[in-house]
Amino acid sequence: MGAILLERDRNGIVWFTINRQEKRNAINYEVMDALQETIRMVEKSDEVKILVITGAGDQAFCSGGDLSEFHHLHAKEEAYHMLKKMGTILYSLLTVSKPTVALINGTAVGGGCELATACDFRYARKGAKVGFIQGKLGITTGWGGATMLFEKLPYTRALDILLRAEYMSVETMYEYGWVHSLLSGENITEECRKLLSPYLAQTVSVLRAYKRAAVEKWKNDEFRARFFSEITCCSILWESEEHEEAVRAFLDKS
Ligand SMILES: CC[C@H](C(=O)O)C(=O)SCCNC(=O)CCNC(=O)[C@H](O)C(C)(C)COP(=O)(O)OP(=O)(O)OC[C@H]1O[C@@H](n2cnc3c(N)ncnc32)[C@H](O)[C@@H]1OP(=O)(O)O
Repeated sequence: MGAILLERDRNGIVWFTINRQEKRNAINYEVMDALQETIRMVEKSDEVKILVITGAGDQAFCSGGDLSEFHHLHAKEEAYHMLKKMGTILYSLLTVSKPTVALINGTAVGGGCELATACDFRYARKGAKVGFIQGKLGITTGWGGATMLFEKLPYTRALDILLRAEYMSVETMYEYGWVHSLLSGENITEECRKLLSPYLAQTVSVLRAYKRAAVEKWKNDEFRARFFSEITCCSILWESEEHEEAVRAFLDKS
């Protein structure tokens, strides 16, 4: 089975599922390339109305970067190449001219939280956990997550989430305004469909026009400079002993 599953339903929803349960849906280069391709298709299509991104299984939405693949990146230049690749993809997700949803089916960690933050809406299964835990690894968000968080949440909420670098419940993240709907979990796909049905009643042109208006403020050099300087900062911290040690500890336990 491939690293992703892609389904286009008759209502105009594209469902992108990270299909790497054995690694808690960690993101590797194969997932990155597939996500980039899907965002391009969604942008160009006159039939697609909404993009939903989720994870396979019920344990994890996404566990962030694939540490078994990325642990061999040591120098900041090597790290920057990978971080910039995924950062550029998340920037295109942030600014795609169709509504996007992160359907958080389970734990979201590190870059998995950044992926979800790049989406317009976050619907989460009750009881799931969210961890912007990069700080605990001696790095900061490396795919633009902090810049997007400061755009989408009140300043102190965003700073609190990043500084504590802890797992937080989706219920708390709902109070913080990061999660928009808490799902019972019986059938989260159907619950997601129901939440999206009012949007699906509009034409593609209307959805595209409103999304273009919404993201115009992020299509400028000043925002992009902030977004990519965050990535540079992460690449510098990537070389730290704390980060090397944290990754080693994780891989040794596996
Ligand atoms: C690249 C930078 C990026 C950024 O911020 O820009 C980041 O994402 S940094 C953060 C990277 N992610 C992590 O540190 C999360 C690591 N994973 C975990 O903490 C846990 O696996 C968790 C909480 C996601 C799930 O815990 P659970 O107990 O349910 O599962 P296991 O830990 O036993 O893991 C099962 C299996 O999956 C492998 N795994 C999980 N996460 C990753 C990962 N991110 N990369 C590679 N492999 C991962 C884990 O090694 C286990 O494999 P096994 O062979 O069965 O031992």
